[in-house]
Amino acid sequence: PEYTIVSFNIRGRCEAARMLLADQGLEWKDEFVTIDTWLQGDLKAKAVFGQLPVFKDGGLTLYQSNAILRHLARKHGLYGKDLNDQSCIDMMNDGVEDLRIKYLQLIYKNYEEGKDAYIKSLPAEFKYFENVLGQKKYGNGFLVGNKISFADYNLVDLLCNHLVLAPGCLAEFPLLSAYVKRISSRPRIQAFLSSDAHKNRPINGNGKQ
Ligand SMILES: N[C@@H](CCC(=O)N[C@@H](CS(=O)(=O)O)C(=O)NCC(=O)O)C(=O)O
Repeated sequence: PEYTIVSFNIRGRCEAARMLLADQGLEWKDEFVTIDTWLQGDLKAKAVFGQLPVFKDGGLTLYQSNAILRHLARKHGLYGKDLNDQSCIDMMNDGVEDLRIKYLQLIYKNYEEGKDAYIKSLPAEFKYFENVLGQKKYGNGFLVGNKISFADYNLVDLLCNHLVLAPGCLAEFPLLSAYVKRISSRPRIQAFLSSDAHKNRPINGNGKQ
C-alpha cells in the first residue's frame, strides 16, 4: 500500500487516521516500534521533532499527527467544500486537539490523583461540541457542513477513548452521543472498530485508560 504508519503499538494519536483510512476504503501498512527499538535512539534522532508517529506517503515522510490528518484530508476530499469550510474544520480540529492534550496529560501524568476531577470537568468540555452539533442545519450530521471531515474522525476517536475512561460521559449530550453512534456505525468504521487489530491495540502507552 502507498501509506505506512510508523508508531508505537497503541491507538494513541494515530487511531483517528486509521479510522479515516478504513472509512475511505484505503489501504495502509502499520509498522510498530517497540520501546526497546525506540530507546536505541536512531529513529528518534531522525524524527523532525524527535517523536512518533511517522507517516509515509510514497516519497513523503510526515510527522505530527494533525498534519498527517490534514494531508489525508486534502488528498481524499475530507476538508469541506470551500475555503471557509477548511478554516472551520481547522478550528474544530484545534478544539479536539485541546481536549486530547488534556486527556493525555491525565493519562500519562496524573491518572490516579486526577481521574475524578478530570471526569467532573468533562461536561464543560463536551458542551462545546454539543453546541456545535446543535447549530447544524443538516440535523447535527458533522462538525462542519454536511459531509465528514478529518476533524470528525479525530473527535470520534477521542470520544471513544473517553467512553472507556468514563462510560456514561456522553449520557447528557444527546447530539454528541448520537453523532458518535452514527459515525462509528458507518460500515467500514464498524468493521475497523470490531477488528482484532483495533481491539488488541491498547489506547495508550502506559496501559492506563
Ligand atoms: N505533537 C505530536 C506529539 C507526538 C508524541 O507525543 N509522540 C510520542 C508517542 S505518542 O504518545 O504520541 O504515542 C512520542 O514519540 N514519545 C516518545 C518520545 O517523545 O521520545 C503529534 O501530534 O504527533
